[in-house]
Amino acid sequence: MNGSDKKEIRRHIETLRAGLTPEERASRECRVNERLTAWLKGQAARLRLSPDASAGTAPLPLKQPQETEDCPSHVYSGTTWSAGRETDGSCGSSGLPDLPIVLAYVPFRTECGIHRTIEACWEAGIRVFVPRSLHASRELLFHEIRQWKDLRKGMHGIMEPDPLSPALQDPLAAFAVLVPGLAFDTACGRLGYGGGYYDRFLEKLLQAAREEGRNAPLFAAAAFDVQLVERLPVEPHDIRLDVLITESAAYTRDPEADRKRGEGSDGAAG
Ligand SMILES: Nc1nc2c(c(=O)[nH]1)N(C=O)[C@@H](CNc1ccc(C(=O)N[C@@H](CCC(=O)O)C(=O)O)cc1)CN2
Ligand SMILES: Nc1ncnc2c1ncn2[C@@H]1O[C@H](COP(=O)(O)OP(=O)(O)OP(=O)(O)O)[C@@H](O)[C@H]1O
Repeated sequence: MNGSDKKEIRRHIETLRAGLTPEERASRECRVNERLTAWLKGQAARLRLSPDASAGTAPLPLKQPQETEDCPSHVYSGTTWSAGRETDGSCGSSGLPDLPIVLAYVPFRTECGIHRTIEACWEAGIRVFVPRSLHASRELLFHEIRQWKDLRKGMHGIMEPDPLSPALQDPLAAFAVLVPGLAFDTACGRLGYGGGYYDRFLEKLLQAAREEGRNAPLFAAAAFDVQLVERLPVEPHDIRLDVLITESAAYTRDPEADRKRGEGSDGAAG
């Protein structure tokens, strides 16, 4: 495997993803968001039921692939964040420290929109943090957003949180990280845009969890079926997801298969 394999896959998948018609995209996004929201709420409920049970343990069973359901018309179906309704900031977080936290991202280019999921989190009292990229060090800092107005345009045209708002000091406090990506495989392998931002960030989280004897958050991705490839080339630094949710299925990582591939149980691929 070499870097050009990854580049070729990125080009191929970007073309496929951009080839979805607006109608296909809207209905698929709707189904992805329904599944992703249900999954997040299930994980958050599990934490609430058992406050001592940290994230990072085996995920609850996921819904099986379902037949296509029509999206209710009131559900967000646009492809740009600004088309979404703005909240008044009063729902969701009230600043209470014990509200569940999810690390999300603001979709860009032709990524599958997760705006409806973010809004559902606000409505359910799940705090949402999104990344700001530090380009020199290729690090990510996460800041809370409570409404779409909290965002401004950053590098690569990605909407980012206000750098003057406080960054999350303890990312291990999150119960889940929603990880963006370009291509995926059914073994929960993931390929991003080539910056290594998320691989570095997730590795740091896993390392901190090991050192502090805490559980790491669950790593989840949302994508369209067309972003799936047979098998991604993996390098030692590539971190596997715990779950991948598409419009027609949910794939969970199989620790036994990881063991046979010679990988550890903490998500690192090899
Ligand atoms: N929505 C979203 N936000 C995100 C990410 C993401 O993948 N999706 N990131 C995930 O990391 C970070 C931003 N990382 C990025 C890394 C590279 C490029 C980019 O445009 N790369 C060039 C190729 C560069 C190269 O090949 O060296 C390109 O694609 O043309 C964009 C964003 C943080 N925020
Ligand atoms: N944990 C890490 N520590 C140091 N360098 C890393 C780490 N993870 C990735 N890198 C470096 O980052 C670069 C990009 O890696 P890769 O192509 O796997 O990124 P990606 O998965 O597409 O990007 P991203 O994680 O931002 O979505 C590579 O040069 C890789 O060596």
